[in-house]
Amino acid sequence: MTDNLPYAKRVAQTDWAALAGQLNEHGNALTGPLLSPAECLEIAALYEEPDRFRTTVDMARHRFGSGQYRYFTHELPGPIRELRDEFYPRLLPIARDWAAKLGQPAPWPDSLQDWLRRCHEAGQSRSAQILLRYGPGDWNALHRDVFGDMLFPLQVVIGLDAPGVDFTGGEFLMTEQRPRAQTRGSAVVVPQGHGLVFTTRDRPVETRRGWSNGPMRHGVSVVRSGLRRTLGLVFHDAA
Ligand SMILES: O=C(O)CCC(=O)C(=O)O
Ligand SMILES: [Fe+2]
Repeated sequence: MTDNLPYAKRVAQTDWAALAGQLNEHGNALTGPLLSPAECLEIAALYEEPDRFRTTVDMARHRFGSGQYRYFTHELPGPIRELRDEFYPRLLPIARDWAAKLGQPAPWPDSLQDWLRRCHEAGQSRSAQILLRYGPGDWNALHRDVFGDMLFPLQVVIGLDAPGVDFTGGEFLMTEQRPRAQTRGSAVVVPQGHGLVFTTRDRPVETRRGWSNGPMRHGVSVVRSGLRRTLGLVFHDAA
């Protein structure tokens, strides 16, 4: 069980070499368990504490799909802050490898705090960590969480409800545009308490001519029944 383990251990339990392999192949990859079901419900329940959030977004109003999410303030609850801190150094070598393959700059320092300071100096100073909730008929349109030039290329979503038990439908979706070919789609069922690491904007795709840029988008298929709640961790801040 995950319950009594420090967050560093929980994140370390994932086979990171295997995860990087999956990410390189599909642009997304599941972690092992990070939160117990009880911890998932505690985090999901924070949704009802308005002081923890800076904004609520009604997705239908913005034509982002249907459902609701809330952006945390910078005062992140302990478990969320710790998980994000533990993910960053694990994702960093993958981000740097991708940038090298694509011949792009890799502006990310070793420390998440230093990187966030740079985001803030560049005008991206608002927290981008979110709690989402989808009821029957809700969905999340295919999109990218890019808020400006300061971009970390990987992010994480953690499932807080149990698929097939608490809700049906609501698969995590990704599309990948391929050079001179039609778009490839993938769907992932995110287990309760597990994380899905995925591409924020684009990733290196191997072609006969070497590495090329594979633009990716993500979203969520229609929830058919029940309640699907998730926690979204992004490693750059919002404008
Ligand atoms: O609810 C989900 O699975 C995905 C939410 C999302 O768009 C995100 O975490 O960036
Ligand atoms: Fe997103």
